[in-house]
Amino acid sequence: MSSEVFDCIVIGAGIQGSCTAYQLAKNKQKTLLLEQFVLPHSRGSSHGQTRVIRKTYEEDFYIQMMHESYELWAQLEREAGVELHRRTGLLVMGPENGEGFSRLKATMQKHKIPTVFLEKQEFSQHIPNVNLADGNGALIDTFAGVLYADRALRAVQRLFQSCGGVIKDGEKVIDIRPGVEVTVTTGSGVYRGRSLVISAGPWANTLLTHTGLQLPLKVVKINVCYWKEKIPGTYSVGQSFPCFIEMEPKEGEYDIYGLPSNEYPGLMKVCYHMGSETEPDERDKQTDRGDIDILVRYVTRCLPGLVPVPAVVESCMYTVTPDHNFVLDSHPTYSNIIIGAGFSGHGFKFGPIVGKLLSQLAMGQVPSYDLSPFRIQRFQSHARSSL
Ligand SMILES: Cc1cc2nc3c(=O)[nH]c(=O)nc-3n(C[C@H](O)[C@H](O)[C@H](O)COP(=O)(O)OP(=O)(O)OC[C@H]3O[C@@H](n4cnc5c(N)ncnc54)[C@H](O)[C@@H]3O)c2cc1C
Ligand SMILES: O=C(O)[C@@H]1CCCCN1
Repeated sequence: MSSEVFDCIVIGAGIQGSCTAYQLAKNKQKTLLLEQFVLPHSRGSSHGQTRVIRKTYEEDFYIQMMHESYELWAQLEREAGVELHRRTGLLVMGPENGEGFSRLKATMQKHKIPTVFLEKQEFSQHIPNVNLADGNGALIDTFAGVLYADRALRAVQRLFQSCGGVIKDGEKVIDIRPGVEVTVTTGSGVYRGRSLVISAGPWANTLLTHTGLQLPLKVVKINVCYWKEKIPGTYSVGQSFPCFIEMEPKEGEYDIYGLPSNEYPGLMKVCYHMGSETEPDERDKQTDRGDIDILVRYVTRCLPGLVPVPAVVESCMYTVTPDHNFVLDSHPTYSNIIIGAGFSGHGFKFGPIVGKLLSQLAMGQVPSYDLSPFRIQRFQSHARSSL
């Protein structure tokens, strides 16, 4: 074991761990970022070229955090000298009188988020090649857009290293020993840190086992589907086609969402916002295609300009909490172990602000937002072991 002691060790170089490590290094903390796979990799939740960025949320706390997150993304773009974001707008469609859509409308108005409300008659003029279901309303968050995910991850990791941060990839953490100094063992080394951040995505519970804690997290495999445009360009960023979310496309179904064709010319990404449960290391053994069946029916019904058979299917994982809100908290027993987990398929856009909050917790500072929606305590009745 080296005699060196880090101020903080961060486990997991996905977007949350990388942003946290960068914030720590910027704050002059001697920081080690450990990653089990050789970087870059596509085995977790942060790979792929694109993610949606939006303020369109039903909850005030997410909107408030997104105000700052947009600013931090812009700052990262300046620091890294690369474009990480493209404004496309986000079209949200949902049952006009349904609870979710009504709440979303009200929150958008309350927070004065620039929003266009589309009447049924004008919908097809603004959004050709999409069929709005009967009884559905539509709105556009005009500031929303696409984040270039892979590029962003690389940029944050580079910035971290340029502040003196150390990344050790291809080093899987196999043991954690809590203490005033936390001891972390990987396949090839033993490290000590005054604090530890666990941001291990789908592997959160595997690592938390070493600390006597289990969270109610469900890991699901998402089939990331790309669909061929019948006429190339119909749904492209070039044609100003927006990202979209269809809320509750059928009763009891999860949202369906899409991003304009961009990374693979002529192919539009359209996915189902849920998948089937999987062990993170066994992702490719999960071959359920129930989500794809739902998507085929949706594309046929609502996106007539796409061939209703996926042309490309990639894989990604969500780590879902019972209320779909994140976990951003200190360990209930060991206050110098910080946990960022359960991003429930919507955490990428929050990366810079999550990084700031987890770094504040790791440095023993008061976090700059009220973290009560994200506390472990809320799971009391779900806990699989004592909290
Ligand atoms: C298909 C899909 C679409 C999405 N769309 C959006 C979107 O449009 N907008 C949005 O905001 N969000 C979206 N998300 C969610 C977002 O991508 C995730 O919330 C985010 O990437 C989670 O990041 P993470 O760092 O927590 O996890 P990960 O990226 O999984 O990172 C965890 C890292 O920890 C490492 N690790 C685990 N165990 C160990 C160990 N023992 N030792 C060392 N390293 C370890 C893993 O290898 C991994 O690299 C989407 C997710 C998916 C899958
Ligand atoms: O986080 C997001 O913005 C998207 C919305 C739709 C579901 C997947 N995630």
